[in-house]
Amino acid sequence: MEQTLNGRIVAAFGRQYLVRLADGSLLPCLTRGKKSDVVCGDKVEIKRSGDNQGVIERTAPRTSLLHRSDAYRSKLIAANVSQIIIVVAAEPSFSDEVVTRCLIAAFDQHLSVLIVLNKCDLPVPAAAARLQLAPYRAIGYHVLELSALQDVATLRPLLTGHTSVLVGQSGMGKSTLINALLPDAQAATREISTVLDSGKHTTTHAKLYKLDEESSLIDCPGVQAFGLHHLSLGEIEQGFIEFDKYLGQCRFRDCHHLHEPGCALLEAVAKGDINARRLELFQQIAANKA
Ligand SMILES: Nc1nc2c(ncn2[C@@H]2O[C@H](COP(=O)(O)OP(=O)(O)OP(=O)(O)O)[C@@H](O)[C@H]2O)c(=O)[nH]1
Ligand SMILES: [Zn+2]
Repeated sequence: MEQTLNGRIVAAFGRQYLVRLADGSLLPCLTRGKKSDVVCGDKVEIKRSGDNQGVIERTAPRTSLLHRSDAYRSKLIAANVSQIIIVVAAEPSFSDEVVTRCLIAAFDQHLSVLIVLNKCDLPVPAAAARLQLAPYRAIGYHVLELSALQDVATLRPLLTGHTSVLVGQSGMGKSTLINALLPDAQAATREISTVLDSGKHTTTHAKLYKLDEESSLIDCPGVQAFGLHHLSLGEIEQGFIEFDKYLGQCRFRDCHHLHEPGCALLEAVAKGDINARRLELFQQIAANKA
């Protein structure tokens, strides 16, 4: 009987998947039938079906699954991620709403979080960005300042043992960061494109790079709009980790924390215990989850 092999999905294009096998080789694989709920980061069992082709027989249970969704469709982003690294930069300016949406998704999937403030070689805009991130530091998030153009040594140890997904808006320096961490990244990307025979298309999809035996990095373009339609209002509330001790304390059980009397969150903002911008972001995201 033909042997099954273990591997991990490193890229996907349509129904074609690229699997890295235990020996490091890359094999294009298809799923059986119309099934296509496989995503970058998935751990799979495959069988060879031809010289340079395989079939995915099984997907291992996932430890986490990131998706984004609007009212109409849901899109898988990556599986088996243990850490999300949110890349923002001193310039151009970044959206704290996008950051917050990533944090909500991270909380929902029990992921470690690291916020990287890039381009700190630019002192004036870096100071402004640092200020914008202050509320996030204050509630316990780890913000690492660096310059991807100069040195990424402080980031390296924080990747060990993790499958980290890098997310960030365009222009934050995500590619520069990946190239600094993985000098072979461009070659690896070319190899993925060649094997999948999809040319530049793969660049719009997530890609998994291996850092060492226990650590991987997933580059995941296009999370400008991190739709959270698949999460309930309660799950979104919980993603604002500093709201925790106030939840359930409002006068009305179905309080929307907008202008209801006896709202524990509004009171906490008035007292300065919760940052006003954070409550505003909650109201914004709750009103428009997608
Ligand atoms: N000053 C400075 N510029 C940087 C740094 N990192 C990246 N840049 C510049 O910022 C610009 C955007 O960097 P990219 O790495 O292409 O950004 P990206 O996030 O991958 O953007 P997309 O490709 O649009 O997704 C480039 O001109 C980089 O040279 C840094 O640490 N300091
Ligand atoms: Zn309330």
